[in-house]
Amino acid sequence: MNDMHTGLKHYIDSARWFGGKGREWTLGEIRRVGTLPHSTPELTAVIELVEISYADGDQEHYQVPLALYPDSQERLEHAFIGMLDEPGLGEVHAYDALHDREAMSLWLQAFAAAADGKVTADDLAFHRVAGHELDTEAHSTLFSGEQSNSSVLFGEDSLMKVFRKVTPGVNPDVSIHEVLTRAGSDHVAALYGWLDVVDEETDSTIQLAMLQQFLRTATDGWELALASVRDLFSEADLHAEEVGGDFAGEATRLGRALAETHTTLAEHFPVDVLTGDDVADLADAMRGRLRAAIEVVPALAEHADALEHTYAALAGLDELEVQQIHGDLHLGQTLRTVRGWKIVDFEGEPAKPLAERLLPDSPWRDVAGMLRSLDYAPRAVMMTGQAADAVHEDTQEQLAYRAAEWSARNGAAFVTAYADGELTDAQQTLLAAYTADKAVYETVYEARNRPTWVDIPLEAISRLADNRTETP
Ligand SMILES: Nc1ncnc2c1ncn2[C@@H]1O[C@H](COP(=O)(O)OP(=O)(O)O)[C@@H](O)[C@H]1O
Ligand SMILES: O=P(O)(O)O[C@H]1O[C@H](CO)[C@@H](O[C@H]2O[C@H](CO)[C@@H](O)[C@H](O)[C@H]2O)[C@H](O)[C@H]1O
Repeated sequence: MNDMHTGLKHYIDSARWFGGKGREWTLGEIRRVGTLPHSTPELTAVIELVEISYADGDQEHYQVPLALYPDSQERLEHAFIGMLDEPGLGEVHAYDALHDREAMSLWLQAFAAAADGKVTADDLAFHRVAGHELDTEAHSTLFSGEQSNSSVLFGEDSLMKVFRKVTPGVNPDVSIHEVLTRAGSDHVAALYGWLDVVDEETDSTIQLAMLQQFLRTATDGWELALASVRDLFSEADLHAEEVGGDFAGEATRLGRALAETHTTLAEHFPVDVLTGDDVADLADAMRGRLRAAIEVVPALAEHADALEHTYAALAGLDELEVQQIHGDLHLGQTLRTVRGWKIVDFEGEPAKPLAERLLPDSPWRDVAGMLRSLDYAPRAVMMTGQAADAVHEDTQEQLAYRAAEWSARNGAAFVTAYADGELTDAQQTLLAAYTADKAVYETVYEARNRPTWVDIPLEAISRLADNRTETP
């Protein structure tokens, strides 16, 4: 039978949330950061932080909540990690606690006990935001999506996101949800609470999990957009506004929802105005990302001059406003509910350090992210062959025409609603630069994750470049 160390190594390596796959790594210290209140010798729920050391010297910490049982639990066989010698209990069977309803019930009870304040156990602190009474009888179900964190649903009442890769400091997902919830925003799932621990080693707080409103009627924005594209492609001789499933109304509502969210964020987080060298630095950072991307995707090089014009126009702006934004916005981060659009996952770009993700940035980065997503949707349908049975004799050329039309129609609806009218010249410059920057990032993302999709952002960059050469 597996000892804990071997078991954990194997478990982490095969976990969807582990971001170190393909790199050489060793498992270092396994540190107990807390035991859940009301644990008993029959079931002890604990939280471990495990240290991962990579061959190149990088280190990361991952959270692994465990359910410890004196006897083997047949119902949890799929979540077995290893045997552990537990002081006072002897040899116990350790399971991934997120798969275990009994252990998850202890987590939920701890949040409930915090009422509208805070309850502590060891160094763990469960915090609650006033305004919602938790359904403590609710059974837990682990979400099975493609996620970098793990989410557990409690009945139809609340959803708990357990952060897997953890770093000391404030997680923007918690802090932004807290601010937007207290401000009464209509465009996020309300925050019910969060769990953190004071890390003795660094004497700083590590945020471990957040509990939020479960949006029962939600449909993923990306799936909704794909369905609209499929409707259009099934009648490829008709225009987008003539077929069922037109997305323009949704794109308009999404634009308004983002504008309102930015306004609320600007009211509660610092706003700054960048001028001179600071604006030039932004453009330089984009140039740097382009240079790095060309190393990975050499086909980008032929568009470098055109992109340089776009970045130079950004550098020429007198000033630009920065504030707290989402930072990683695309249709997959939006949910359409019966009460309108909600935006999820305010964690920012996972690759960036936490402190950097809380820095003010231009809201046009979010607008560009969504615009890129509206460009992706029809091309993804074509790429994955989802249009195949619908189109029969329609040529790829016809579909490509319809794809461009869908993106242009919905992109325009979204941006016009966001800006509440036509864009100023400065706004157009900002949007062009951030859209180019995002598309450059996407070429690298696709080359590394879905190489057959790399043409989607490459073609977009080529179109951006053509537009630049056509404009005097
Ligand atoms: N409050 C919610 N209610 C219902 N579903 C949600 C909620 N929040 C997120 N989801 C679903 O869970 C998925 C993953 O959530 P997300 O916050 O993006 O997690 P991760 O940080 O792991 O990417 C989302 O794409 C969405 O479909
Ligand atoms: O969801 P994440 O925050 O992990 O974002 C990464 O993965 C996204 C894909 O899931 C990727 O988004 C790109 O593909 C989407 C379609 O699958 C499209 O809607 C986005 O516009 C496009 O950027 C994202 O870039 C990456 O950071």
